[in-house]
Amino acid sequence: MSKTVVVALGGNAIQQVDQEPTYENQLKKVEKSCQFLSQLVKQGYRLVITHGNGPQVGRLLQQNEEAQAVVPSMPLDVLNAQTQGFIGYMIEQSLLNELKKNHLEASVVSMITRVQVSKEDEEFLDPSKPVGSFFTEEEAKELQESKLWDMKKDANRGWRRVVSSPKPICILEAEAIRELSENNNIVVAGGGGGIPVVRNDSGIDTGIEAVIDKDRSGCKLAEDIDADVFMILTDVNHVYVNYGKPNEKALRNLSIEELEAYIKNGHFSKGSMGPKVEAALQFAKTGGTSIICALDQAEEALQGKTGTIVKPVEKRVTVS
Ligand SMILES: Nc1ncnc2c1ncn2[C@@H]1O[C@H](COP(=O)(O)OP(=O)(O)O)[C@@H](O)[C@H]1O
Ligand SMILES: NC(=O)OP(=O)(O)O
Repeated sequence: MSKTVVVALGGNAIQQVDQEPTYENQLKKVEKSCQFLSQLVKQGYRLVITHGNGPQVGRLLQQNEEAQAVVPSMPLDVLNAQTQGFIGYMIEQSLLNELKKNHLEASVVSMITRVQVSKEDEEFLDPSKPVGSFFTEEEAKELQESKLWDMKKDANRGWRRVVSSPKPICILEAEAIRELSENNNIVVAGGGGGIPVVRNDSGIDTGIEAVIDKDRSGCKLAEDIDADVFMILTDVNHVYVNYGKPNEKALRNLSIEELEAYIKNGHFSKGSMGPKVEAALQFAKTGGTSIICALDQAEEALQGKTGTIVKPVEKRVTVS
């Protein structure tokens, strides 16, 4: 049977950092990304695609705030839904067009996906998820004062606005996503980490303002649908230890224990590689294979030829 691969597309697959974030530029980037994804379809993998929304949801939030004197603004959970819609649309159409060019028959479906979180999550007290554009330290201070934005330094790349990012507890549409995938649909799901909702004691769900990390919810999705591989596609081909230093070393094949030791020794920064390695570790612990690599190397990484690959000791036993 075909292997099911949950692919998490990073911001770099949707938007080039050095380009203006117009719709046309983002679409061009997504079209390029879909050329690589179509190669995986050609190889016979079942794909479930998830994607980030940090830059997009931050800008949408700003648009809403700037225009609220004339048009009512929408809460952040609704803005997450909007980004799932527009990014899902770009991926769905670009991938279908690419598959057609390659004479491949497939159906692509985007699923509006809600993800349960806890309103007690400590992230609501200390937001850490960077969204929107990058700013200098001076600009960040000015925005903090004038617009009351929470601003934090994002690794070595500048300052960004931060919002709360609670941990995903449960992907509420997981069963529907699994069924669509088992019925040979390529599914785009859990975009932007999913729409965060909280459930009360009577089982009633309500949206809550936050942005979930897409690597964390991608891992949960891969777990919930029993995927064989969880693949995080970004702009570096390996995870490195001593990243950016003269003694940096690419990690290729490693065990759960080895990765755990590197995480413990603080090799991975919080706003970028940290959530990816933690999600990769978590999925490998459930018995699946995790891969972190560059988007253009996805096909080779699935063949074990490149990328950072974390393998479990024992395969997962599925109870039917
Ligand atoms: N230890 C590390 N190994 C590899 N890349 C790292 C490491 N630490 C930080 N990075 C940075 O993480 C970036 C990928 O994270 P990010 O930009 O958040 O990804 P995406 O937007 O694709 O999800 C890389 O471009 C790299 O600069
Ligand atoms: N929601 C999310 O994690 O988006 P990015 O990957 O774009 O930051």
